[in-house]
Amino acid sequence: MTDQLRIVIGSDDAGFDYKEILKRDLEANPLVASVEDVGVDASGHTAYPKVAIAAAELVAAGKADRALLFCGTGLGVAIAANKVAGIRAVTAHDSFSVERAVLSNNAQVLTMGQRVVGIELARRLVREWLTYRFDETSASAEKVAVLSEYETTGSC
Ligand SMILES: O=C(CO)[C@H](O)COP(=O)(O)O
Repeated sequence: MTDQLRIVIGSDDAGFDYKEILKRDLEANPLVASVEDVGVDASGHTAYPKVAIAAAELVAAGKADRALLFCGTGLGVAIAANKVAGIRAVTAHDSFSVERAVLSNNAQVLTMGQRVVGIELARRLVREWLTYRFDETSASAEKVAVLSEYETTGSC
């Protein structure tokens, strides 16, 4: 079986409903080892950067393998997560992009917009996302390494 993943999940108030649904899906998925919810809760009005950065910091620290984040569009949480060193966060609402986010970009963070994508498509895309693993020996790995080089040295 493919290795299980430790997932951190989060949203702002605009993505809360999808977060709750996807959290239940993840908890029932055999490819998932654990699910950590960084908020918001039902009464939450935390600005999207706060939850996105909290989730991304857990991934960057090695305490989670991936993060799944929701806001209205998926865009704000991606921008915020990408502020954390070492994080590659992408917004994707189609099957091919979700696949390439992992296999080409080694993105650890997937974001979606509750106001953009239907819930059943979102659920299907997350199920697919869980099956992909980045191949460190692939041709894509040296391209991803350029990102890390820029982050650590300031040039590439
Ligand atoms: O989608 C969002 C940020 O990208 C967020 O859920 C809503 O942000 P707002 O349009 O600034 O209220």
